[in-house]
Amino acid sequence: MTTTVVGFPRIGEHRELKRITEKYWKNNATQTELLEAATAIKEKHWDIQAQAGIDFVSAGDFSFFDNVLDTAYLLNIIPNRYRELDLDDLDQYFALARGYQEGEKSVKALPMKKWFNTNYHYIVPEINDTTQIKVTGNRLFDDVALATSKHANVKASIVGPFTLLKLARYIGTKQAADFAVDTIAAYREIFAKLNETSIAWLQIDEPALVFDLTDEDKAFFQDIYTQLLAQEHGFKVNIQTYFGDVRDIYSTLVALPVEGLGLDLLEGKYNRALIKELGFPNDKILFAGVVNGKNIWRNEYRKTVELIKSLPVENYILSTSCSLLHVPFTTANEPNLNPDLLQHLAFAVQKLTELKELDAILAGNGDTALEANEELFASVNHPFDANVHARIDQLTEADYHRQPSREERAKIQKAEFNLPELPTTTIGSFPQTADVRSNRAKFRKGEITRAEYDAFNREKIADIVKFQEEIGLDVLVHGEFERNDMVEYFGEHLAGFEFTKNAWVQSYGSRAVKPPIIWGDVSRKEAITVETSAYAQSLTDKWMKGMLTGPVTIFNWSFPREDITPEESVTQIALAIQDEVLDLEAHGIKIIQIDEAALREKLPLRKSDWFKEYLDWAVPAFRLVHSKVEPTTQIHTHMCYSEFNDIVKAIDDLDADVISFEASRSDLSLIEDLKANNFETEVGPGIYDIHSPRIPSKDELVDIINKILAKLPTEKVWINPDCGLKTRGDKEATESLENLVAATFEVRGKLNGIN
Ligand SMILES: Nc1nc2c(c(=O)[nH]1)N[C@@H](CNc1ccc(C(=O)N[C@@H](CCC(=O)N[C@@H](CCC(=O)N[C@@H](CCC(=O)O)C(=O)O)C(=O)O)C(=O)O)cc1)CN2
Ligand code: MET
Ligand SMILES: [Zn+2]
Repeated sequence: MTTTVVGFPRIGEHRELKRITEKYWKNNATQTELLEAATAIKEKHWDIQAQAGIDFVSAGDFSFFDNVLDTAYLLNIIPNRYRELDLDDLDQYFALARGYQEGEKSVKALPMKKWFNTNYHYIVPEINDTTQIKVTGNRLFDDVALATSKHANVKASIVGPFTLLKLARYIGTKQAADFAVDTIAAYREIFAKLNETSIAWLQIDEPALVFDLTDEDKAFFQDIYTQLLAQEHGFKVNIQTYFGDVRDIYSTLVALPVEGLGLDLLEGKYNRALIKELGFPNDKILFAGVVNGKNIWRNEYRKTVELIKSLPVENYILSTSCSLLHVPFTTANEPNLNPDLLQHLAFAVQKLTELKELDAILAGNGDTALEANEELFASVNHPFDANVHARIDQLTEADYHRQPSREERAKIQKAEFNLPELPTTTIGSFPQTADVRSNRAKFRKGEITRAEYDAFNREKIADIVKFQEEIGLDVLVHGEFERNDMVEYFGEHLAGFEFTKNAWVQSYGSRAVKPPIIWGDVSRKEAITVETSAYAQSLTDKWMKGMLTGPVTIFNWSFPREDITPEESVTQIALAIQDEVLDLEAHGIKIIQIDEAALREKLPLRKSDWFKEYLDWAVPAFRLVHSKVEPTTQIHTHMCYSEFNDIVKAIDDLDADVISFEASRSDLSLIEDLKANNFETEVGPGIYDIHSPRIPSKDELVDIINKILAKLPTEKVWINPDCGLKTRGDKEATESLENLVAATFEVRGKLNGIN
């Protein structure tokens, strides 16, 4: 048997890629320095794989920003407004990803969306009627050439034509099928170019096959691949899927003239049944996704071996369930972690060893590894808290329902808050500038005291409150300067969570997160935000919005334990956050935002699973958090990057008073769905994209507000950016907000007949 991985993390063991890329963006590093750093990272990662004994090292999984964008770029899917900027290759690429603003030139970034059910985001390729799909890029071929010059056995990977065309956005009249001919020709050319190299395998990533597929999708897939595979190729081809099962297309897949099929046997549990019931051809190799690419727990060898042996498959390559992009680099950089927990962890590097050990065990010479692993699994010991369990046992239906109804509350709250029409607010965070980060870094290293750390943040809060008052925002925030991350920070104040020092996972572009680990039963150890919010409120006569992260998001953006159900974990977290909500209310905070940024993210990929597997417990968990507040307390929530067109009713069911969400990078199509579904919650559709450094003009914001008001009743609309401002610089944040307020004043004036 042999081994490989679907993909390896690419930001670098110490986030080297992030650091050099951000320097390059700030003109503090040259393009040569950036390219050299990238080469060093790729070479190091191939060496790590080879040294761990992995048989086929992975090329093509590196990216300066995102793999989907790389593929679009390779295939000339570059809208003209970016070409007109007249930039060099790499800067044009970054312009698509981040937008561009220089003198007169100003172009928005392409939209960014959640990559399936992960916290990774891809750039959505934009295709219009004049897009000419053909091979124009070189980066893939250069990477493959470099890999094959260093390693004998190389597997290259690329996003497949079906997934690319499925995920792209079509802004003209032509649709995916209209681009099939050119796309097939382009991939045939990729085949031809790769044929000149010595790669052993080409992995074509087709994760879009795990969605619900229509007959049309299936025919489209088959048509593309029948033509593509007719192209001569000396390498073997593996069609790789992940994040779910391929129930709609399995028979087609096993009949294709490819040498390999990559199936996720963990998240795609049903793939096991497909193989057992429908068989697996002896002339194909199963890339068996048995080492989890999403969780951080050690693999239980006995179970994996049983799984492999239970399948009627002749030929295997042992692999990961998906790319290791979604896990941190190595546990070796976590010397201070609770040793009881540490022994149960496997990050990317450790997962390579697991593949090798499993390979040995299956070959009959891994007894020592198997025994050690069995011993480890005999001793899992999650911290238990009887109080937490008792509290959950006592919950009744009433705990999940806030009184009175939202309609009643809206009247009470209009009188209570006396806000102007189209109230303006922000999503919570203000720029986490170098001074904010370095203050925290100093505190972490013990260079300053807790009091000094807090004093600095208080000054920041005072400044930002003053700024918001000056520019005329209506509902203020304290700026979230005290938070390293909206999930990690809450985890740090909750019992049951553990933290890493270096376990970074890429979220988008140069940005990464360090998800906390849920290891024991969860409860609130202490008040979390009360002092900060109360202090901020004391500085102003305007309303101060308290800012919390909701239970579903804390759960989804942590590494969850797997010995209890997600429902149980989320309920534990919900009760902890409920304590905080009531504490905030008791301390005079009357507007409380409970962020559920990640609610949409883990919505099952198949519609049939949406309610039973997820929404039926995720929505109640949110209600549990706020059900006990007074009618005069206004509950806000926030969601980002959400395509929730199909779950509008479920969002209303959260029973929040106000919701803000992302709507600006994409079109405003969601607003139509809100209207069509008689959405009841008051809404703040984000009017500009905070993930790009570009500053929106007042006129452009007036235009967007008017578009929103054309669809939604004025009394239900709030005006805000589409997410928190933490990733922005001070200048961008300040000017954008000034324009936001100015635009709102202008529209309000017009509404009231003043010009
Ligand atoms: N968990 C999570 N998921 C999310 C989001 C989110 O906010 N959180 N937002 C959406 C978009 N995704 C995002 C993901 C990351 C970041 C982000 O800003 N990440 C920061 C890190 C944030 C952080 O943890 N900061 C820490 C550590 C910062 C750091 O790097 N410190 C330096 C030292 C700095 C110094 O000495 O001055 C170091 O460790 O080397 C802190 O502030 O304390 C980054 O990549 O740069 C933003 C959005 C969706 N998913
Ligand atoms: N309150 C959070 C912030 O403003 C919400 C972010 S959603 C990723 O940063
Ligand atoms: Zn957000």
